[in-house]
Parts: sequence; C-alpha cells; structure tokens
Amino acid sequence: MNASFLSILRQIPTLFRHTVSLAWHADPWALVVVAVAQLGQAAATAFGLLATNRVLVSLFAAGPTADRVREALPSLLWVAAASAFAATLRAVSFAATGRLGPKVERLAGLSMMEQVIRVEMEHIERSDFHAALDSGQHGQTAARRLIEHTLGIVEALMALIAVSGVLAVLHPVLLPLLVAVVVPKAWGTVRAARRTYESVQIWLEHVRQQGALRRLLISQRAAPELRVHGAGPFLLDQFDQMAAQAADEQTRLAHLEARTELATSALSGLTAGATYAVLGWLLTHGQLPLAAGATAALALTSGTAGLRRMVTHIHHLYEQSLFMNDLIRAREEARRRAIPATGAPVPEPPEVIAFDRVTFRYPERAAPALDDVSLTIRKGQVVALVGANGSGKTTLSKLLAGLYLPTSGTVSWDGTDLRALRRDDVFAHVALVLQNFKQWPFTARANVAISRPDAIHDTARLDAAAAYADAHSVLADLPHGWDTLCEKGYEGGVDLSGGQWQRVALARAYFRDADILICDEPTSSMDPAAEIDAFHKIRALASKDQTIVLVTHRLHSVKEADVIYVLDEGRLVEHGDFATLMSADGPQVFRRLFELQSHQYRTDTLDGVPAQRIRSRDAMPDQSPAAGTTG
Ligand SMILES: Nc1ncnc2c1ncn2[C@@H]1O[C@H](COP(=O)(O)OP(=O)(O)OP(=O)(O)O)[C@@H](O)[C@H]1O
Repeated sequence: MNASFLSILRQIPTLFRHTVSLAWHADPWALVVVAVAQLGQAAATAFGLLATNRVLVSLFAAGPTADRVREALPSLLWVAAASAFAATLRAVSFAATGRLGPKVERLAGLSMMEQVIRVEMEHIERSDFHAALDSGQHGQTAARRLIEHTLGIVEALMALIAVSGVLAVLHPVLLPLLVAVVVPKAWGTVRAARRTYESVQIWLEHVRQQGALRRLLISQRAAPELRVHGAGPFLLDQFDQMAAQAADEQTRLAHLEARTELATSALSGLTAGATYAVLGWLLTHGQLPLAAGATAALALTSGTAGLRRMVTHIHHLYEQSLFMNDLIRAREEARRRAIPATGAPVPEPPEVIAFDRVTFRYPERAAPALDDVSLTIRKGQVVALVGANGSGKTTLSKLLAGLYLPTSGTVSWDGTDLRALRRDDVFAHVALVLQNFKQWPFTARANVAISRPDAIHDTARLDAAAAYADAHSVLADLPHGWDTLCEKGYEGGVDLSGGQWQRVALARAYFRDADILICDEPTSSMDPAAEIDAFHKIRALASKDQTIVLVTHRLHSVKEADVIYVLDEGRLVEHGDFATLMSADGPQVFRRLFELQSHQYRTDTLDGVPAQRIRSRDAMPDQSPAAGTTG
C-alpha cells in the first residue's frame, strides 16, 4: 500500500465508503443515530459560536456595564443551550458508536472465518496462507477501530465546517491560518502510523513464533517433556530472548515517535504564533472589530483542536485501514483457495471409486507422496492399505475422502472425476478416523456428535455409537457422563487415555453413519483385546453395505479384507487378498512384512482367538500349530 500523505488523503473516500458499508451491514440503525447526532452536534457548534459572537458584541458595546451584561444575557443562554444540546448528542453518538463497534468487529471476523473453514486442505497447510491469515487477524479489531475513527473524523469535520463558516464570516484570511497550524501535526502522525504498520509487518513472524512458544510453555501435552527432559528452561530462555527483542523494537519506535512529536510540536507552535500575530495585526489595523477578534480567537482555538483531533483520527484510520486491508486480502486469499461449492450432486454413495494413475505431491515437497497409483474400491468392500512408514497410506485415504485433489491423474466416483462433483456431497458420504484425529476440548457428547452436530441431542444414537465403539466403559468413568468436559485445565475437565480417545473417535465415526468409513490406524493405542474387538466391529460394518478403508500396520488384522493394497514409497507395489499375497508363488513384499511382524510379535498365535480370551492366553505357553512355521 502506498503510504505517502497525499495517497492517504486520496484513499480516505474509499476507506470511508468501505467502513460505512461495513457499519451499515452490522447495524443500520446505530449508524443512522450516529449520523444524525453528529450533524446535530455540528449545527450546535456553529450556532454556539455565532451566539458567542453576539455575547461579545453586546459586552464590547458602549454603555453602562450592567446594561451590556443584561443585553448579552439572552445570547449567553443560547450559548449554554447549544453547548448542552451538543453534549447530549455527543453522548448519544458515543452510545451508538459503542453498540456499532463490537458488531462490526464480529462481522469482519465472521466474514473471514466463513471463507477460511472452506479452504482446501492443501492450502490450509501452506505457510504463505498462514502468514496472510495472521496478518488478517489484526484486521478484526481494526474494523471496530475504523468505525470509531471514521466517526471521529466525521465529528471533527462537522465541527470544522461549523468553525470555518464562522471564521469565513469574520475574516477570510483566518481560514488558511487555521489549516497552517495543523499541517506539521498531520505530517507527524502519518509518519508514526506508517512506522507502526511497517514494524508490525516485519515482526509478524516473530510474534507468531512467540505465541507458539507461549502456548507450548503452558500446554498440557508438552508438560511431561518440559519437566522430565528439562525442556522448560530451554524454551523459556528462547521465549525471553524473543520478548527482549520485541521490547527493543517497541523502545526504538517510542524513541522515533518522541523525536517526531518534538519536531511537529515545535513547528505547530511556530505556526500558531504566526497565526495569532496575524490576528493581532488585523485587530490593530482596524481590519477586525474587537468582539469579532475575540470570537475569532475562540474559533481558532476550537478549530485547531478539532483539526488536531481530525488528524489524529486520520492517523489511526490510516493505520487501522492498513490492517483492515490485510484482513480483506486474507479473506480474498481464502476465497480464492476455497473448495468450490459447485459441481454435480452425489445423491447416492458410489459403487466404484477408482484411482487412475494418481500422483500427489505436497506443496513445498519435491518427492511425490503418491506416485502413479491406480486402484479400485467397490461398495461394501473392506479394503486395507498397508506399507512402511511414509509409504503414502494416509495421503491416499485423504485423496479418497476428497480432502486433497491429485496433482495428476484422477480419482473418480462412478466414473466422474472428483473435481466435477460437489465436494460437500462427497464429504457427506465419508466418515473419518484419522491417525491424528482431533481430540476436541469439548464434552464427551460433543466429541462424538461433532461428526453430525444436528443430532447432538439424540442420546439413543449416542448410546448406540458408544456401544459400538465399546466406549461405555469410558463413559461410566466420567463424572458427568456424556456431559463431562474432555479437556483438563478447565473446571470439571478430565483427560482420557490414548486408547479411550480412540474409542471415542470410533464412536464418532459410527455416529456419523456414512457410506464410506476410512480408519487410519484406529486401534494403535488400544490393548490387544480391545483392538481385535474393534477390528471385528469395523469389518462388520461392511456387511451393512458400508465401504471400509482400513490403514494399518497390524497385518494380522487385514486377513479378512477383500483386497489389500501394499504401498512402498508412494507406489502401489502389490495388491490382492490375504491368501494371494501370502502364497509362495505370489508377490513378496506383503509376505515378508507379515512374516517379520509375526516373528516379532508372535501375532500368529492370536489366530481365531476370541478377544475376551486373549488376556488369559497371553500368559500360557505357545501351543499354536502355526507357531513353528512363522515363529
Ligand atoms: N501434510 C504434509 N505435508 C507435507 N508432506 C507430507 C504431509 N503429510 C505427509 N507427508 C509426506 O508424504 C509422505 C507420505 O506420508 P503419509 O502420511 O501418507 O504416509 P503413511 O504411509 O501414512 O505413513 P505412516 O505409516 O507413518 O502413517 C511422507 O514422505 C510424508 O513425510
């Protein structure tokens, strides 16, 4: 943004329009009240000055003092009335502005967040987008301040028009003098505004990092390592260094501001001196009667005060408009990167989902996470995605859910490219249990029902979901059942164990009741009995025509999958059912992984053992007939 004084002046009408339109959307009545109150105040100011002039004319007239005072009394009453009227209107305007400000702030924040929650996953992970969002955050409070300063400018402008009118009537030369007094101040305030904005921009990343450190220092999840590994003092030291750097910057700004303030005050003092010298010259040379001179002096004082107020408001308006501009830019960025709301409807779940030569590359990553992958998933199938860490399983499941679009190739639902489908409809058919699923800092009820918030009060459905995920035992331990807050650090909040959280996540997915269930390592924190039970239940959903996509490292749990896809470094290297992948003349990757895992954990001894018997069998000697072949 061009920050020269002239360019600022040129931008004021646009800023003004923008602000008024924002205020109009937020609360039209409050805006009308403010406008009327300010017009009234201006009229009262002009009227008050003219009445003051009449008081002075009466007082400076010839005749006995008592007569002159009596003569001035009616005008004096008008001065008092005008002043009381202006004060009342000022209070009305203040109250209406106070009502308008928070509404504008809310509207500005909402308009940005509405866009942000629709941004494509790929973009929500980008650093440039986050930088834009962080800049935009200042814009939310800026919106409120813009209103206050715009109204401040209007108020000062009205008062100035009134004063200028009076000065023009008294003597035309007084007008430019009024302006001359304020020019240095205007220059100084604009310089300060520009400096503050530039500083905020340069220090934005610093402030973001400092905020992240602050959150870490008080985070529950970081607390154990902060203490046991002694990371606390280390982070605190980093935090303190950053705080010290920020304080230095504030000091630098304060020094510069003090210097500018001194210079502008000196210049303003000189121009004020010159103004009063001219006024004196006009009086001594008979160009202005004494009463008019006194009124002019009052008008000049009130006018320069008004002008100063106006310049200060312009300074803040300009400063806040720069931040507001950031908010508008962030909102536009979010809109540009949003998931399209258009596309072909998807009323029914797909019979076939097909990946055709799909390659996907994360932004800012050179190697593709998925490389030329082609596969098919049919309705009602149980599909397992397996492979080493980083082989692309999670990425594939996110593409399947429509969260990412391929860099090249296509993902199609019943032959239609995902890009051409209305994505909200695609999402409507999917339930997700991601590896790093969200542990919402809400109640247990909200944690389950968040997958279908409109059914949050359907306790029967919640109970069914809890029963499905075996989360009843979790609920039984909670002090307020469904209404227990699952976040420590808040009143009544509790913490759940990793396995308990996974049951909640499974219940969440069940509660959603979608046609395609994607489970990414859904049982990694569960005990063996719970894990086997959970896998049985997940698989059982397929018999209800749900499509199940299971990402897992527990290879013994994929034996009953209809098809297993094996990924390696982003490439699909093998696929088939368990028997095919394990046959001696079949492919090797899955078989080797399975044998390795069986050997390591002796998982083969668990074959066919009901979940409830696992614990008692754990302690018994291994009598499995399969033990010798793979162990
Ligand atoms: N959000 C992301 N941004 C950038 N790179 C990513 C992102 N998520 C994953 N990757 C990279 O993509 C590749 C595939 O990751 P992905 O999470 O899909 O593998 P995975 O098979 O699910 O691994 P794991 O078994 O460890 O969960 C890895 O190299 C990973 O570092």
